Amino acid sequence: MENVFDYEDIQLIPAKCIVNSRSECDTTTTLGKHSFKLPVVPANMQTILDENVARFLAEEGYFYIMHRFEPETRKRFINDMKQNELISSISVGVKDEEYGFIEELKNEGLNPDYITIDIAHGHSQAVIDMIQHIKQNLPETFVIAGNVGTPEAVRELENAGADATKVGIGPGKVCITKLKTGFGTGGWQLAAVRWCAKAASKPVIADGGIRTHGDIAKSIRFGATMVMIGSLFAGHEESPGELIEEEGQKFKEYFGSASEYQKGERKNVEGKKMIVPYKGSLKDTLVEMQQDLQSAISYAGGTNLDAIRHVDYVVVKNSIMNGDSL
Ligand SMILES: NC(=O)C1=CN([C@@H]2O[C@H](COP(=O)(O)OP(=O)(O)OC[C@H]3O[C@@H](n4cnc5c(N)ncnc54)[C@H](OP(=O)(O)O)[C@@H]3O)[C@@H](O)[C@H]2O)C=CC1
Ligand SMILES: Nc1nc2c(ncn2[C@@H]2O[C@H](COP(=O)(O)O)[C@@H](O)[C@H]2O)c(=O)[nH]1
Repeated sequence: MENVFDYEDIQLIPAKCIVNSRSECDTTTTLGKHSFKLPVVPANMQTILDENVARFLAEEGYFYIMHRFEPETRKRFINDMKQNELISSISVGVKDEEYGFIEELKNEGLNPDYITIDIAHGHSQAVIDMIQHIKQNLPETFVIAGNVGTPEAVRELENAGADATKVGIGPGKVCITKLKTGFGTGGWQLAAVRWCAKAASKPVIADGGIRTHGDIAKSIRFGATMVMIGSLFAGHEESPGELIEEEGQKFKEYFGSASEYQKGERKNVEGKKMIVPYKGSLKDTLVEMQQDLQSAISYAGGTNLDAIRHVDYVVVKNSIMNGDSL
């Protein structure tokens, strides 16, 4: 791999503005049969969303992926969303019982609009088999498969039938995979997104390592159709994580899906728990994200996300913060 860099190392170069107001810039993105307000999806983690957050996102026109950590609720959830004419989007694993679950969905006529196969090491026969099983039983469902970090993996999962792949092994805020195993895309996630997106013939979702709203635009520039974000969405009033008060300050917990808090045991732990400052309303963050992305589109000299895909950039190794913080 040459030209390895991360979000921190890149600045996008402005082009001549063609709008009179940033409000003219359209942040809509399309994934499968549906379009969404933002190219952003909150991470399918238990401290990031629950059914209420999922319903709010769907009602407001944002993409969501429900997590898979309360498996017994998934059929009812799909049914509820369908009855309310909202998009249904769930996650599955690859263990034996998930095969039966997919067959039950078929037999009960419960076709989710989106299924995400949510596995740490997605470049595996287990994921290929699950993609094929879903496609055989629920051919209309859009399948997102991950996580991966190489072009070979993207091609194999696409060839197996995945409609999109999710890229990111270990760049997450509560991830310790890189420390425990020595593997991953942590520290070069943006370059990995570019590497994978060049090989992809279907959408790529960049997952993990987003620390500022500008990183969303950078992901789009380097080939992502959508960006999955955990830590920036943790800590909201609506976030399911526990609220903690320390010395008059409010915080909420955010833990990894492979942490011992999620697993309930200390086995193959590759995630940790942290607390993040309380951030107020999720809606306000989504609005700010949209405004910042509209502004990015204006700097790219266009009126929609496509403009960002073509801008020039410079690599300024670890220096863009210039000593500043947000
Ligand atoms: N994006 C990322 O960087 C990472 C994300 N995660 C998140 O943590 C959660 C748990 O993930 P995961 O442990 O995969 O899910 P599961 O605990 O559901 O494991 C899925 C299956 O894959 C096997 N498995 C897991 N990791 C490996 C591996 N490295 N090699 C071979 N087999 C493996 C497991 O067996 P066994 O446990 O016996 O090995 C199990 O049979 C997911 O939500 C995932 O997204 C976790 C780590 C990294
Ligand atoms: N290695 C691990 N990665 C994890 C775990 N739980 C979630 N994740 C990944 O992190 C992103 C979110 O990243 P962020 O930087 O936006 O906070 C999430 O979508 C997963 O892919 C874990 O326990 N270990």
